[in-house]
Amino acid sequence: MTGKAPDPAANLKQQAAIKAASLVQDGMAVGLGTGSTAFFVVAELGRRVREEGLKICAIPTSDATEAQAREEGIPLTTFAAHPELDITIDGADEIEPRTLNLVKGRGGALLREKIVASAAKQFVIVADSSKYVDHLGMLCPVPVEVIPFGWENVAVKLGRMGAHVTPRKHRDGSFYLTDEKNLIMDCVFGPIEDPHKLGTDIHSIVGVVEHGLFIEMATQAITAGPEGIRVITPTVSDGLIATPALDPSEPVTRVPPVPNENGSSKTVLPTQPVASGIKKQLLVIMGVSGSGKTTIAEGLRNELGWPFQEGDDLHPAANVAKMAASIPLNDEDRWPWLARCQEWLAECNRAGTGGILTCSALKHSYRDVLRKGGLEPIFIYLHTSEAVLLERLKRRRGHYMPPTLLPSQLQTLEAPAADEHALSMSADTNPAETIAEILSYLKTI
Ligand SMILES: O=C(CO)[C@H](O)[C@H](O)COP(=O)(O)O
Repeated sequence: MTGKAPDPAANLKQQAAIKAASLVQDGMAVGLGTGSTAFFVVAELGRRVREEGLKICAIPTSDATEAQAREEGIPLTTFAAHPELDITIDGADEIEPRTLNLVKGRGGALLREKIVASAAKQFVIVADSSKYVDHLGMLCPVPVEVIPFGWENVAVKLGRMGAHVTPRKHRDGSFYLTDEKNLIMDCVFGPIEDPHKLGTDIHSIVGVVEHGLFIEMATQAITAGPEGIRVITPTVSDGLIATPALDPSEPVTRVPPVPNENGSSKTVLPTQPVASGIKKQLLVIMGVSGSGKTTIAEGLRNELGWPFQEGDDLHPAANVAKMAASIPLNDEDRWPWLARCQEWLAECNRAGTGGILTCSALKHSYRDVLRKGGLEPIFIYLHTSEAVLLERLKRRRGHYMPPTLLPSQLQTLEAPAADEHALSMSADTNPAETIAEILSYLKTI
């Protein structure tokens, strides 16, 4: 039990994974991806090996996947025995549906993932449909794997390319290390116009091992969303998209082709799940620690498909260290963090994508920072009793915020005033009901 909030998209990920695993046939050498969606692929392949006698061998993309594959009883192989693979199935952090260009590597396995993907005849992506973006870089940073020696210089050079660079760290402040013992620089570029050029530029920096832009590599994407399972294949001939079913006998949601200006047929794919009648907005899910902000925000992200940012991940390292040491943050600590949160909202506002931010936003003056630049976020204020919050925080694992900081948070808290655009919600209700209520409210504005 990790104490992590349940993944509301888990069911969708599993549906896509099972569909993709059905592509694997006897005798194939299979690349196994990494992440919560690839996890379901490995589980399904394990089931097929055990129950159907499927005969495959596999190369995993991470130590974690290797351990899972061994547990599942999937025979492993090496590149010495299989320099080429038949198929690799892996997840993605962002998918551009027009091209199937991807951002990968939030799980830190991008180097092996790219090697294994590039060795395969078919590279199939599995995801829930929240991963679609108009442009790469909209939802996630591009991870860049870097040799530890001299990483600071590499970070400067990435910064000069226009990235906001954050070395990936654990909650305790220590550097995250990949399976290859390298560092990861998470680079926020914003929407990327020319991912191919950016990838080439990043590669030209000495000390860079690999980056998370997977350009013209995926041969197919299988995604699941409220609209059903979708199969996407890019066609190289005219840059258009086809959505053939993998198995024509099985029902697969197809997106209807519509004629473009030239009269030819172009498939129009909604890049986000459609929540009809809801205007794109900036949402700040606020409340003290333990009020369930992440669960609600992730649920909304899955329904609306808007970019999502965990406000806690924008704290400067010094703030994280203070909180982990049970020292309450003061206003001076919070201003730079709130400024980063506001920047993120402003970027979503400029891009017109809508945006969902979790941020405690405890005081009126803090919320004023988030409203700077004429932004008009809607605050969804989650509240419950101190006893419930304490109980939740005690059960929570893997987060730097100790329960001892709750009283100071409650003392600081100023519930949104009548003149603020806020929706007050009980955090005791079932999250699915809360999400449904928020969606109903959004339809009215
Ligand atoms: O690139 C990856 C790991 O390095 C993952 O495939 C990517 O992060 C998607 O993960 P998930 O399926 O958990 O959303």
